[in-house]
Formats: sequence, C-alpha cells, structure tokens
Amino acid sequence: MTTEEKIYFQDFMPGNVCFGCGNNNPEGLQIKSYWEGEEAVCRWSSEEKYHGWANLLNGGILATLIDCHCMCSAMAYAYKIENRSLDSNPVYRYATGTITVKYLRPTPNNKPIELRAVVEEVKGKKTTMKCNVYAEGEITAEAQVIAIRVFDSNQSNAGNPFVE
Ligand SMILES: CCCCCCCCCCCCCCCC(=O)SCCNC(=O)CCNC(=O)[C@H](O)C(C)(C)COP(=O)(O)OP(=O)(O)OC[C@H]1O[C@@H](n2cnc3c(N)ncnc32)[C@H](O)[C@@H]1OP(=O)(O)O
Repeated sequence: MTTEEKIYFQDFMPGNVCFGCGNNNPEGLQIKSYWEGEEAVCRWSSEEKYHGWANLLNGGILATLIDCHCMCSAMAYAYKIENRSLDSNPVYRYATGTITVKYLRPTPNNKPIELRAVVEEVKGKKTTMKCNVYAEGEITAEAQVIAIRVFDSNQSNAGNPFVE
C-alpha cells in the first residue's frame, strides 16, 4: 500500500485570515481540503464551543465549513483545469455568491465529520459546487454553493475589496 502525501489547498493561500479556512487565523476553524479523485474532501473534528443544541453541531458553523471548503475547492479546481500547481501564477481567489444548505438530520458535535464536494459547472467567473456532509457514514446535510472569482492576479485589482 502506498501512502500518498495530501496536498492541502489552504497551504497555498498565504496571508489567509478567514475564520473558516485561514491558516493565518489561530482562532479559526482551520479546515484542510484536498482532492480524492474528483471529490474535494475535508475532515474536521469539532470542539465543545461549537455546540448548537447540546452535543449537536451549530448550523451556522456547519454552513461556514461548507462555504470555506467550497471556496478553497473552487480555487483548487480552477488551477487543476489549467493543469498547473497551486503555487503557480496567476493567483485566483473566490468569494461566496450564494450558499444553500439543506440540514437533513442533526450533525453530532462530538464525532468527526466529512465534507465531500464536487464541481457541477464552471461558467465564466462562476463555479457551482455540490457539497455533502457525513457523520458516521450518514449524510447529515447537502448544499449547493456558487463561488465567484473575485481576484485574478493577471488583472488590474485597483479598488478590489478582496485584496488584502
Ligand atoms: C487575493 C489576496 C490574497 C489574500 C490572501 C488569501 C485570501 C483567501 C481568502 C479566502 C477566503 C474564503 C472566503 C470564504 C467565503 C466568504 O466568506 S466570502 C465573503 C462573502 N461573500 C461576499 O462578500 C461576496 C459579496 N458579493 C460580491 O462581492 C459580488 O456581488 C460578487 C458575488 C463578487 C459578484 O460580483 P460581480 O462582479 O457583480 O459578478 P458579475 O460579473 O455581475 O456576475 C458574474 C456571474 O456570477 C453570477 N453572480 C453574481 N453574483 C452572484 C451571487 N451572489 N450568487 C450567484 N451568482 C452570482 C452572475 O449572474 C454572473 O453569472 P453569468 O451571467 O455569467 O451566468
């Protein structure tokens, strides 16, 4: 059996202070996303402070996990389809246009969860993603997320609010 080292998308986003996905936010959720075939996967373990109902994960935190996993995965996909590495130029960054979450059943707060996202469509600046959340092998939420490319280092970014 070979053990392949995972390439985490967030490790290629220097200066990212985002609460959900920023390596540079020590108080944040610090998610890590990587490819498993065509699926972008994120495994995450909660903490007691993220309870909603006792022992259940807060729904807003779950939406944040989905959101950030999908933004980082939209970015990684853009590099993938251009057949280049995540540390190459031009640099692309994405922001959430729309997120729709259907909470199917309670998500435990004391068990690891897994997010699995796929790209459904890329059209211009817009990437549409589907993301499922699993706990103990059962789906607990499904989401559709629309990511919009808001930064392209090849273009003029004067006045762009999405630049540090
Ligand atoms: C860079 C420096 C390094 C820094 C270091 C790294 C930092 C790495 C940080 C990562 C961080 C992750 C972040 C986590 C996720 C957030 O938290 S992101 C924050 C929450 N989201 C926002 O604040 C976005 C606010 N909204 C906006 O800024 C603008 O409305 C948008 C969404 C960028 C759209 O901009 P726009 O230029 O008006 O878009 P436009 O060209 O008109 O439309 C393009 C297409 O998108 C569609 N569209 C437009 N808006 C929407 C929408 N809201 N919903 C759906 N579709 C839309 C349009 O219909 C159009 O579609 P087509 O006609 O082509 O089919």
